[in-house]
Amino acid sequence: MVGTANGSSKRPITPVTPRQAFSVVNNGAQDPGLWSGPDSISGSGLSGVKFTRDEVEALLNMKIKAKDKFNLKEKCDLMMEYIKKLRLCVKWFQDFEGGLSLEHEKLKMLFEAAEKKSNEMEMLMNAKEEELNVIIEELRANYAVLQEKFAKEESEKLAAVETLTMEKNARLTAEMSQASLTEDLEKAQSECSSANLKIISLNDMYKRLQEYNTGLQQYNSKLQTELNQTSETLSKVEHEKAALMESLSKLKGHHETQQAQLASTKASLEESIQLKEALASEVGCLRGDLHKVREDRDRQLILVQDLTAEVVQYKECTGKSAVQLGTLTSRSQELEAKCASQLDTIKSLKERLATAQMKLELSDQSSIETRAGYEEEKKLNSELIIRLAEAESKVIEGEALRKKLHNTILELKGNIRVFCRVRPLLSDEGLDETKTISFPTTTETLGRGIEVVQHGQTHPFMFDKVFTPQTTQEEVFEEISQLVQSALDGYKVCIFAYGQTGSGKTHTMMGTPGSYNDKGLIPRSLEQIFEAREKLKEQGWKYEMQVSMLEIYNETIRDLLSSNKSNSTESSGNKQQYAIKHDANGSTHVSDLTIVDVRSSKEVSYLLNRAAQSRSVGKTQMNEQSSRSHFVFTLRIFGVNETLEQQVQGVLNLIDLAGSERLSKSGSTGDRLKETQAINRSLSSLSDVIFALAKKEEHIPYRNSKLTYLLQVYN
Ligand SMILES: Nc1ncnc2c1ncn2[C@@H]1O[C@H](COP(=O)(O)OP(=O)(O)OP(=O)(O)O)[C@@H](O)[C@H]1O
Repeated sequence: MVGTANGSSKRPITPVTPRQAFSVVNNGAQDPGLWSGPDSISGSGLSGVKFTRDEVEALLNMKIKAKDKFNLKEKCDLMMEYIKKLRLCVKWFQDFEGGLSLEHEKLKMLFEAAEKKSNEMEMLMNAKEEELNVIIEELRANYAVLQEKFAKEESEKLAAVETLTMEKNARLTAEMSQASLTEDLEKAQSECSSANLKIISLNDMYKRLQEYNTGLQQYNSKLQTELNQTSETLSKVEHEKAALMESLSKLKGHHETQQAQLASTKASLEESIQLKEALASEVGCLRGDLHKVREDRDRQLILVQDLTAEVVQYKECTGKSAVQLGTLTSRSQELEAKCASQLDTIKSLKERLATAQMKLELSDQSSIETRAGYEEEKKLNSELIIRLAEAESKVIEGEALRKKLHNTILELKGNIRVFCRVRPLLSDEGLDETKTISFPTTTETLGRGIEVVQHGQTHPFMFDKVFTPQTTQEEVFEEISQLVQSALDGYKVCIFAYGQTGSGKTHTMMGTPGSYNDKGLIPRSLEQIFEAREKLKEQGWKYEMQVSMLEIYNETIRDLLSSNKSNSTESSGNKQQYAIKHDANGSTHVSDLTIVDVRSSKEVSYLLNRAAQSRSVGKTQMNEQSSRSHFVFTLRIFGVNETLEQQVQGVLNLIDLAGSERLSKSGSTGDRLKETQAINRSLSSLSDVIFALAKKEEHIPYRNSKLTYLLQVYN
């Protein structure tokens, strides 16, 4: 039995069965609760015996006490027991030590491997360090650049702070002006509320218009079929007219040759008459000569007879001297010779007379023939004149029919038509037009529809015709050239270019100066009018043309052809200047406006240039951009046909409207705000008038703006 050192408790020391390992021996390198020493004690016969620390300590501290102090045997046995246990323990320690040295070897190897690994790691770390050093260098360089930037930013910041203070000041002044603007705003708000009311009524009107529009579309399709029929008739009439014109020109040619023949026949007749008269006078002379010669001969014969009688008397009488006789004989011979020569003369004169008479007869005959030919020609000529008159009246009838059909077609197409022209993107515009605008190709919309994409939404629009960015100036003019022809036929035509600033109004109306292909509608219209005037001259039409050009800026008229540069109702201070007046015939006049008579398109081009210069002068005086005013070009056409006793009065108005802008978008203030408001008001009045005309309303609000009042005649 073994007791505890203090002997307080007694516990038998028995060989220990395998159990939880000794925790302290490995000095905490392992789990302190576990002993990983040798599993068995070889040769002890107690293999697998393990000691805990407490047990070892208890074993070492154990004091052997025998019950009987003097029982040495018991003591010896206990000692033996104790020694046995100690041996077991020593053996266990030895085994444990061997295990430990094995472990030590293993650990040494592990340590070497770990050292090797750590060396490699160190090398790697060195390499990494070098890399990091490079990165650090770079970072340092970056840091320097950043510092530089920072300094720059700092200075910029200072400048920005300065600007900010300036802006603050500006803001203060803006706030002051805002106060005054607030007043304006209140006024505008009251206007806005009335405008809202107007919008409501407009919306109402819009709905009604839509209904009206569907009705119109149905009516339009009906008209379209009628139009096609009328177009066919027109083309037939055109053909007939062309054939008539051809036969007319042939007849004219024939008539001219006949006239030439007649003239030559007349000339030859006159020549024959003159010849006849000359011959007659020659015959008269010859007859006179013959008569004289005969009288002379008779006198000579009487003289010869007298002389012969005298000679006989002398012979019979006593006979006078031979000399006297000789003289008498010679005289008698002389007289006989003279007589014979006179007989010869008489003979030749007779011959000449006979030939003259023959000639006279021949001339009489040819004169009779010529007269007959002349009469025939005259007859033919009068027939031709009748046919010509018939053909001309047919041409005139054809022309009247053409006019009627042409204007019926235009009326069928609609008295008010709206075309849309999309201009190409300019070089400095970075948009992709195919993404914002497309041209639908369904049967209904082809050539008439357009779709605009805004904020992802597609808005479709329909017009009478849509011109794509590729459409040329010539193609646009082709579409409106018929309207220009109507002005020559005595109609009142008005063509507006409407759109926002920069949308291409001036390009369409005026074109590029000096470029043949880029000529706009105004120069092309004038060329067509002057060409047509030349053609109509052949039908007896005489035309007179008058041109005037004005601009309306802030409801003020400016004469663009006036030699007085500062001309306007405002600047002149005279309210009567440039007052719009309508006379009883429905014509419009503007008092004191310069009106110029023109005879060729060149003259009009010159005037257009003058007007352009006047506009640029006005640009600096009144508005910065010409697009802030409406430009009105007016051509008055007076046509007279005396043969037909007809006259026409047409007007062609070509208008480049001021650019339309939204107040909210324009961001205008002060004068520019007033200007934009004036433009918007007049454009809205124009649309009111057009709507009222389209709806055939009784009251058309022409008086709401200068522009509509100026164009009032077009109802
Ligand atoms: N169909 C087109 N083809 C080529 N260029 C065009 C076309 N339409 C317009 N442009 C160009 O676009 C620009 C603006 O056109 P324009 O001056 O005619 O616009 P606008 O509507 O009259 O402007 P504003 O209202 O300011 O007077 C010009 O440089 C013009 O040459």
